[in-house]
Amino acid sequence: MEVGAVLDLQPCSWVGSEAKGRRSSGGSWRFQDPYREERRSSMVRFCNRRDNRASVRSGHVELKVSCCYKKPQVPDSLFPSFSSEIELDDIIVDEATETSNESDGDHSKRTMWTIADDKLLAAAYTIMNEDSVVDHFSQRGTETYHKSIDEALLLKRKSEEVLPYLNERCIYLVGMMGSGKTTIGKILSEVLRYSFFDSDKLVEQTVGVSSVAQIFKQYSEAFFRDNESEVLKDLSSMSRLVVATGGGAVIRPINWKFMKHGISVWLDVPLEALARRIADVGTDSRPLLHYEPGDPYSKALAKLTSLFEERGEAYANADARVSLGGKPSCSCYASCFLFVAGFVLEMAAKKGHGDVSTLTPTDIAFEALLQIENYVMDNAYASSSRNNFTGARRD
Ligand SMILES: Nc1ncnc2c1ncn2[C@@H]1O[C@H](COP(=O)(O)OP(=O)(O)O)[C@@H](O)[C@H]1O
Ligand SMILES: O=C(O)C1=C[C@@H](OP(=O)(O)O)[C@@H](O)[C@H](O)C1
Repeated sequence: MEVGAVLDLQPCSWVGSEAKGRRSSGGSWRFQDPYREERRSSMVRFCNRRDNRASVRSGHVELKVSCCYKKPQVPDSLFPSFSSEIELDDIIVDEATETSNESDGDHSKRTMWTIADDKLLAAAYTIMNEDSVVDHFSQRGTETYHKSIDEALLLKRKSEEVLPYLNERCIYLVGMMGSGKTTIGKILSEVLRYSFFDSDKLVEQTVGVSSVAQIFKQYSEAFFRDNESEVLKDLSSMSRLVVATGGGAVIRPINWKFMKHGISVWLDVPLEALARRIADVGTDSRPLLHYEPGDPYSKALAKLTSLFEERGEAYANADARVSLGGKPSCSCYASCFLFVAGFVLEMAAKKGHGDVSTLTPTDIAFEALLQIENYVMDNAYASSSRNNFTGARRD
């Protein structure tokens, strides 16, 4: 599979930091902290030799590091270097450096390392410094190798852009059962370095019963809902959490009061896709679907349809919505233009966003971050306009 891989990565958090390689196959980007002031920008990008396209067949991928300085002299010691715990020759096939004076008075230096294809993972790991990246890739075939790296890097970068605006607020994922709240929640918590909680699991722990289905059977739905509200209340006093709520949490207004302490995101997935997922894993763990007649898919779809009729409006209370049905959302188009990343375009074109089954959880987590970003930016803009207005009146 060929994917475009022109990515400008500027994760602010690693500028001026020294990321430590934690695996024997890893290395680290070394940045000189005392010189942070000197550096205006720093970026890394992956591309390959021809047409800025990376291919699993090409054998080599180029990794560019560019730095822009305010001062004309850029001593080599200031430039980020690639340090590794293993033989550098093993990772880097070739190295080329160029220095130039930019028209606006900045001075830049670029180094391009050509990295052996099979070492790309080590390089990506080094930049992201995440064990999870390696786990993520090891679960996939080589065909999706580059795409996985691109997706993971974009997700990481987006999380770093959004994080400062969150002000440590929790993220609550809401949506119908099977919409991916747990799956996407875990990914979001990893990239944001938040803790992850599944409210169903917390209720099970509180009640001391091993499954939600058992709580429904042994006690009642109302008993489960009371405990669910208690759990959400406790969580609402905490920060830096991603919470996967139960699909029915939205029906109680009091729960919204708790969730409004953080940012709520609705994973809006077409019911047919939900029914397919649930039919695949069985309805045993989902007591509300348990008693419907028919084959697993039909009974899941019938019950999901009636539940959605009751709850659709409640889900719409969420601060942000990730809509995975119908037309591509605005932010998806925006991301195509913003990142000009071949794979994002490819993803949108190929998948059309009508077929949810082809969107990976990483794609969806990325979209969730975009929607959260839209929400926090809108809020920041609205509050600064309010401040300007009151400031103007005081003047
Ligand atoms: N984007 C996706 N594509 C395919 N399957 C998914 C996706 N997201 C979740 N799933 C699968 O759907 C099922 C329900 O997901 P889960 O995250 O538990 O949903 P929820 O927490 O909303 O009930 C799981 O088997 C999970 O692996
Ligand atoms: O939709 C619902 O009312 C429910 C969804 C379940 O959570 P998931 O959405 O995690 O499956 C669980 O809380 C309980 O079975 C009730």
